[in-house]
Amino acid sequence: MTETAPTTLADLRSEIDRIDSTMHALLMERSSIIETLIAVKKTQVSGSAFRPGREADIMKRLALSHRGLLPLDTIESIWRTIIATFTYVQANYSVHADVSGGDAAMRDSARFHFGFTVPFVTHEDAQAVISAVAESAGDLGIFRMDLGASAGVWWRDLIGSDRPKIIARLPFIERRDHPAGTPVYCIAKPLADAAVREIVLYAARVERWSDALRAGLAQHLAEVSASAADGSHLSLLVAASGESDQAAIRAALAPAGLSDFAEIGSHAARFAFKPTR
Ligand SMILES: C=C(O[C@@H]1C=C(C(=O)O)C=C[C@H]1O)C(=O)O
Repeated sequence: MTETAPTTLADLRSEIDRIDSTMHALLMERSSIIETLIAVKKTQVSGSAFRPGREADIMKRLALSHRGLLPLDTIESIWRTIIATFTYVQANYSVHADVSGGDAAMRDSARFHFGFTVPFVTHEDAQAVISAVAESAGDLGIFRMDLGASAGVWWRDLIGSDRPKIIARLPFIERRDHPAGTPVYCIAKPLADAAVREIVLYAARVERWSDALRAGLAQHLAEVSASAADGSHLSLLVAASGESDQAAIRAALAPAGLSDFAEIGSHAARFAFKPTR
């Protein structure tokens, strides 16, 4: 009979040391391709290294293959820090946030999604965030989506081809009890060919609201993501499937007295995660 040696604490710790050294070496190896990546992506020309569609795909793949004792929260926050920091070293950027609705949720969201190396800059209102992003080389701005009408009609400042646009909706992985689950829209200067268009966002202004409008929008896989009074009108932030025809969405809003309609960004589709046991 062969006897197996008892596993000692020292043995287990040396196994942990081996795994840590491997993980560290792999991260350093991951970072060693950054310079080539900058050249291949022509980051210096565009000034921005963000590829939100690719980031969403990475997060989805991780969530789908995750098993074992370690909470998905931990994996998600580690990879968000890796990805955000790898983007930062390609082209430095800051994350600007409107904290008029409270600092804590925005800071949690920014730190969870961008880590601590990327600077976090607070502002008193949404306009200041949009101006800071518009004036920067490649910064990001984040907006809380769950404040309702009290947040005002910040999205109208994104209208115009040279204005910042929504490029992502965070968190990428949605689930109950997400540790940084505050839904936020992320803006950047237009990403041109790097934008992902699974969901396309529009700013619309109507004279009145009715439940029939909601049904009309739903027929074209569109919904109102935010709304607020805008003088005597109502301003809407409409989120529609990238497959939907823009003209059909306009037509669905026409009975409400649509006075203007403009695309203000796009992002990856939501990925709802249901844990399997
Ligand atoms: C590395 C890239 O740049 C950024 C960083 C990523 C990463 O670290 O995996 C992914 C997407 C980009 O936002 C890339 O475009 O692949």
